[in-house]
Amino acid sequence: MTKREARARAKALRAALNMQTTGRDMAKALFALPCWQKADTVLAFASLPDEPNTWPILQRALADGKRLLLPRVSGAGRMEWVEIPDLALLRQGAYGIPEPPGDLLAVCPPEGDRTLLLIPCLAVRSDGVRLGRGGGYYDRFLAHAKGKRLLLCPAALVLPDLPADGWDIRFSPDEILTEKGLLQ
Ligand SMILES: Nc1nc2c(c(=O)[nH]1)N(C=O)[C@@H](CNc1ccc(C(=O)N[C@@H](CCC(=O)O)C(=O)O)cc1)CN2
Ligand SMILES: Nc1ncnc2c1ncn2[C@@H]1O[C@H](COP(=O)(O)OP(=O)(O)OP(=O)(O)O)[C@@H](O)[C@H]1O
Repeated sequence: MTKREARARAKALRAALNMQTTGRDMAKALFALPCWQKADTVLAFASLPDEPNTWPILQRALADGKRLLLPRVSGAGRMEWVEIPDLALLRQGAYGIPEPPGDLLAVCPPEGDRTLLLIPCLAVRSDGVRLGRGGGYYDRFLAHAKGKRLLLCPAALVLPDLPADGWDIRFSPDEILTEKGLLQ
């Protein structure tokens, strides 16, 4: 199976899911984790319609007084991070994703065990290899990023058979969060 075929298969499976419910349950599972509770900075993403709805997570991060950083596409395969104090500031950006506006400066995400990285995917292989949308954005970013990482993936998209390349980032079972909780 090529990555192109795998993405098409993942998208077909996702179309059958309710991303509102999945996102709500995932948020509930996330809020119970020690890594969420101790995080003072959260690098998250504003969900697309075919991703678990992350708005409950974004809102809760701000309500809890955490620093919320969201990505802004800055070039081919590259993104930068911008601190967002209010979700009403977001504007439609690349790929139709709500993004920080251009007048907010990019920041260097703090490194440390109180920084939590929430990462999107299309699917994940059972052994932890991530399948993304194909821009290489997170592969590049995660190659040097530091902090506690959590891959947000609906349970129905943890698949036994997916293609992988050498640069793809791997996640351990305790770094994969589904709506049912951590894989392990
Ligand atoms: N919510 C969210 N934000 C994110 C990502 C993501 O996966 N999800 N990204 C993670 O990288 C970055 C943006 N990368 C993206 C890459 C491709 C597409 C996309 O819609 N691709 C089309 C196919 C385009 C094509 O084939 O040319 C698609 O999936 O239908 C979206 C975001 C940064 N922000
Ligand atoms: N660490 C890296 N450094 C430089 N280029 C990279 C790196 N990782 C991936 N790439 C390039 O990015 C392109 C897309 O990779 P891939 O198809 O694995 O994206 P993806 O992980 O599914 O997407 P995304 O991370 O945006 O969700 C590939 O052509 C690859 O050469």
